[in-house]
Amino acid sequence: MSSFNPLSLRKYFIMGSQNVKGNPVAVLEQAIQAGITIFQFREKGPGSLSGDSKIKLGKELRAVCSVHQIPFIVNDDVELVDKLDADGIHVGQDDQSVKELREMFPNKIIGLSVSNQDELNNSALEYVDYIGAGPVFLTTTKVDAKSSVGLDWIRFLRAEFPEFPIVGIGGINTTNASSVLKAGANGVSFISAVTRAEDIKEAVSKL
Ligand SMILES: Cc1ncc(COP(=O)(O)OP(=O)(O)O)c(N)n1
Ligand SMILES: Cc1ncsc1CCOP(=O)(O)O
Ligand SMILES: [Mg+2]
Repeated sequence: MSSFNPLSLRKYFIMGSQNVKGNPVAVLEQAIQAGITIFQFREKGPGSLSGDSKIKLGKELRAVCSVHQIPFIVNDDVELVDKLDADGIHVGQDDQSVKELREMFPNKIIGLSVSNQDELNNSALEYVDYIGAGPVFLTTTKVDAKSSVGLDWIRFLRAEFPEFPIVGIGGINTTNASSVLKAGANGVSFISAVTRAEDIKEAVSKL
């Protein structure tokens, strides 16, 4: 297992170029200044980059995280882990298996999405550092998002796994973030709460 610190889940910012109108590097820099604790590079969905442009942007974002000592996680793309010297990878139930990933990356952070009881039954949590639980609330950011599972899913996971690191995801914003923490999550992850914020500093501090 990696030497993962669950405190780093507290403010988990996720972004790809498709989520922002301006320069993603500038958005990440502002989010880091404002207090995010971990970052996931999720270049995916309509308008996202691929190939060399994706790698180029990933390297730029990785460099920003390195300077500020913010853990840098890649979404889905196993080949990017070594190319970007990422600290870890986040995968869903239909992505590469966490057992294989743990064999490939014994010391990296591995996150797994778990959205319901069936997925939990199929999840080899012994290979995983943290669970991404959700969508907690309605989200329009991920086109193929599952239906929202509510705070009860967080409460259930916390009761089942008193010590396991859990981060909520999906529709989390400055108004509802505290309810996710109260339900038992170690932290909240968010895209639009920051990428669509008028004031990134204010948004991150409220989150
Ligand atoms: C922290 C976190 N939790 C959940 C997800 C969703 O992962 P996945 O289900 O694989 O969906 P995509 O993000 O790949 O579309 C996540 N990315 N991060
Ligand atoms: C990647 C992902 N996985 C489940 S919901 C979601 C999108 C989260 O985006 P937002 O924070 O804007 O709802
Ligand atoms: Mg995925």
